[in-house]
Amino acid sequence: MPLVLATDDAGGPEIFASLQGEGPSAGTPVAFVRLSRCNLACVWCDTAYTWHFEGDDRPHRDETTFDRKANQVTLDVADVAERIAALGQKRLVITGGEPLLQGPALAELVDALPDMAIEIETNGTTTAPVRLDIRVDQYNVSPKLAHSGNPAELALIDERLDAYATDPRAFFKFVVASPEDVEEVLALHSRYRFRPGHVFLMPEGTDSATLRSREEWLSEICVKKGFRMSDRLHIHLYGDTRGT
Ligand SMILES: C[S@@+](CC[C@H](N)C(=O)[O-])C[C@H]1O[C@@H](n2cnc3c(N)ncnc32)[C@H](O)[C@@H]1O
Ligand SMILES: Nc1nc2[nH]cc(C(=O)O)c2c(=O)[nH]1
Ligand code: SF4
Ligand SMILES: [Mg+2]
Repeated sequence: MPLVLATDDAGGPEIFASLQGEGPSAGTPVAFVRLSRCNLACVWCDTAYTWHFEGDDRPHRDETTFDRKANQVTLDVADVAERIAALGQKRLVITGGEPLLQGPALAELVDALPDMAIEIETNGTTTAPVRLDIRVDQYNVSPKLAHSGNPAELALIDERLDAYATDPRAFFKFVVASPEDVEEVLALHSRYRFRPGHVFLMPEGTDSATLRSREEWLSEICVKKGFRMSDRLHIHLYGDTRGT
């Protein structure tokens, strides 16, 4: 079965080893695979090359500097599994774009892999098919707030958020750009009752200076409200670069 992947700067499939930079497993050495395409269009998306192709008129903040050719490559799941196995890691992070748009192919991929822990980065608008879900160890769910520019009816789907909120494998990672954004997180928290220790606030930013300055107020909010804070380790280490 084919899988559509994002490409790295050399035009190859975006499959690489790195440290998980965000969320509960931050600092863990992992293999990454990045899938192409997304059903949302966050104005600050740091991987808009996975979806903001020529002809897509939804806005993105880096419009003028943006390469809008379809940065994607289609490979068979067996080929993808082989490339992931060759990285020799114990844990796989599946991301995108929105990886769960290709749920059935991902189920086949996971079946073809050596024994690895599976972590999925998702925007929370889709759930995994059962055959994939039974193999997943951790979901990092990142529901999108108003500042993402997505209409709430597309970004916050009640039954999906309910399903993730009741799943002990799910952690929630809210991207926050200003203190006002946290009001929305608090409203969602009172609606879905996320598990204690399962909510992360992460600063919006694709450079170290922006992350650092936002973490000054974000850390205080986290202490006050009892949320965990996620840094973006990979940005500090490698900058905003594909394949890292
Ligand atoms: C590129 S997304 C891919 C997975 C999925 N589409 C999602 O949004 O969760 C991976 C993570 O990066 C976060 N992210 C994307 N752009 C960001 C930015 N400019 N600043 C901070 N986090 C960002 C997303 O919220 C998500 O947690
Ligand atoms: N190192 C590193 N950690 C990450 N955690 C989540 C990422 C993503 O883009 O989903 C990501 C990424 O792109 N790189
Ligand atoms: S949902 Fe994820 S991949 Fe899609 S636009 Fe938003 S941050 Fe980017
Ligand atoms: Mg990323």
